Amino acid sequence: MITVEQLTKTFPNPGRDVVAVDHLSLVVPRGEVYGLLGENGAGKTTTLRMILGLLAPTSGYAEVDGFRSVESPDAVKARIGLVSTSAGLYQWLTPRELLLFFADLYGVPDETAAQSLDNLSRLFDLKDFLDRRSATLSTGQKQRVNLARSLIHDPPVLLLDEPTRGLDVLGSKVIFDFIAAARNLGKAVIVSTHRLDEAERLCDRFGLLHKGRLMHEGTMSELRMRTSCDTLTEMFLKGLSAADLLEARN
Ligand SMILES: Nc1ncnc2c1ncn2[C@@H]1O[C@H](COP(=O)(O)OP(=O)(O)OP(=O)(O)O)[C@@H](O)[C@H]1O
Repeated sequence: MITVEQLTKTFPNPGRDVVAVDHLSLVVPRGEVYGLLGENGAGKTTTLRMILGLLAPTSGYAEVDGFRSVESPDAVKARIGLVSTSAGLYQWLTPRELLLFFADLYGVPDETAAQSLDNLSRLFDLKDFLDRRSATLSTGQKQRVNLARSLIHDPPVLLLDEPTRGLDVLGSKVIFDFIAAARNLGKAVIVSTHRLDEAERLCDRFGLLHKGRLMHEGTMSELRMRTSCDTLTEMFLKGLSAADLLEARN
C-alpha cells in the first residue's frame, strides 16, 4: 500500500520558489492501478521521486507498506519496482547477468533469484536473448528486460513514470499487459502519465494534478458524476480553466 500525506516539495528558484508538489494526499491499496495524471510540469515525477526516497519532501510524507521514505529509504526501495523509459540497461551485461545483479542488490537469496529469473524469462519471453549483451538488443527487447528488472525482487508496489513514452503501438501494448498482470498479482501501482486516453483504459482510479495540487480524484464513474464530463480530457480542460481563472483572479 502507498500512502502520501500532505506531501509538499518546494524548489528554491531566483525570484519565486517553485512549488512542484502542494499538499498532495492519496492512498493506493494493493491490487489497484492509480493514474497520476497531469500536464508537463504538474509534479508527477517529483511525487514519484519523493515516494521512492530519492528526494526529501519540504513537508508531509510518503509511506510504502508502513515504511516512510525519508526514515527508512532502504526498506522503501526494497518494496518498490520502478519502470521508467529513461532507465537504461548496462550495455555490457547480458539480461541474465543484469537481472541477477539487481536481485543481489536487493538481497534476494540466490535460489529465489534463479526461480524469479526463470519465471520472468517466461513471462516476458526473454529466453532467446537472455545471454546476449544488452547493447545488441532491440528497443522492444530492452523494454521487456526493464520490466522484468522491476519485478526481480517481487516488490508489492510498482511506480511507472511515463511508461509508454516513445513506444509504438506494440511496445505500448506490452506495458498495458504488464500493468494488468501487476494488478492481478495484487501490486499497488501508480502510473504517471499525461496520456489521458491511455490512462482511462488502464487505471482503476485517477488523481488529476495541476501545478502540484490534486484537482480531482476518483474512479471514472465518480469523476463523471462530480464533473459532468465524459472523458478525462474534458475533465482536465474544464478543471484547468477553472484553476487558471482562479489563479488569474488572485
Ligand atoms: N530539481 C529541480 N529544481 C527546480 N525545479 C524543479 C526541479 N525538479 C522539478 N522542478 C520543477 O518542478 C515542477 C514539477 O516538475 P515534475 O518534473 O515533477 O513535473 P512532471 O509532471 O513530471 O512533468 P513532465 O510530464 O514534463 O515530466 C516543474 O515546474 C519543474 O520545473
